[in-house]
Amino acid sequence: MHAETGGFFQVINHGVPLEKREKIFNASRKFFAQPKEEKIKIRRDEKRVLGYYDTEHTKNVRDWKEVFDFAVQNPTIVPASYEPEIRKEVCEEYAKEMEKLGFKLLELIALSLGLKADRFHGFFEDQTTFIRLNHYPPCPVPQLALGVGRHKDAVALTILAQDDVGGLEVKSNLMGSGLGSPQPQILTLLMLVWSNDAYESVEHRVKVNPEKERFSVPYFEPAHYLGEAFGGNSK
Ligand SMILES: O=C(O)CCC(=O)C(=O)O
Ligand SMILES: [Fe+2]
Repeated sequence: MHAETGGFFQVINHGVPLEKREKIFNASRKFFAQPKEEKIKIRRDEKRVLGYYDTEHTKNVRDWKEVFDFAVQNPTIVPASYEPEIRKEVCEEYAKEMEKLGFKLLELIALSLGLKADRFHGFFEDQTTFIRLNHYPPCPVPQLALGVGRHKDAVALTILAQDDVGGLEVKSNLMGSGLGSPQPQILTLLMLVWSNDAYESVEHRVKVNPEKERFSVPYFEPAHYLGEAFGGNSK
């Protein structure tokens, strides 16, 4: 890993079994294929901060997608009635793999910054890590909409799995000065809000597709106190 990449990496040899990825993508397909009346039974509201919603906005523009969020620590949001669409074990298994990988990546990031491998241990014991199932339906007016408008993720680390439809564009030095599209089927790492500027949170957006629906599964790892690991200089 190198600082010049600006906080965006493609992670190969990540050790996440393909089967576990397939299971979470299949669960996502089944869940979103249900009628809206079913999905909104677990809609996000004031009381339920995780769950289903289809009204996400980026910079006041409605995104062309629907999502389902669940917590990594305890994905109890998946109610029994949602089996077999989204089984709790499938969520748990995938979450475990992401936690393991996130931990490994943080060690590598620490080493690459000249810090001890375990420097970030202890900054990620938070309960707020979550996984999002994204579904982008085909869009008949692709020139007028975006799946997600350009933004930076407000977390320390995002590990993204996507299907092979494509549409994600990342602004990164790796891609030249413009926007580039990471290869689907390879886990993509978008990071890092805090690291004394060595790795910067990268801007990205998702284009819609006129014919094909698209699925992606980001794992979001916040780290509220990570700034302290660098001497309190967070931003
Ligand atoms: O679907 C994608 O590839 C990226 C989604 C994204 O940027 C997000 O959920 O924050
Ligand atoms: Fe994002």
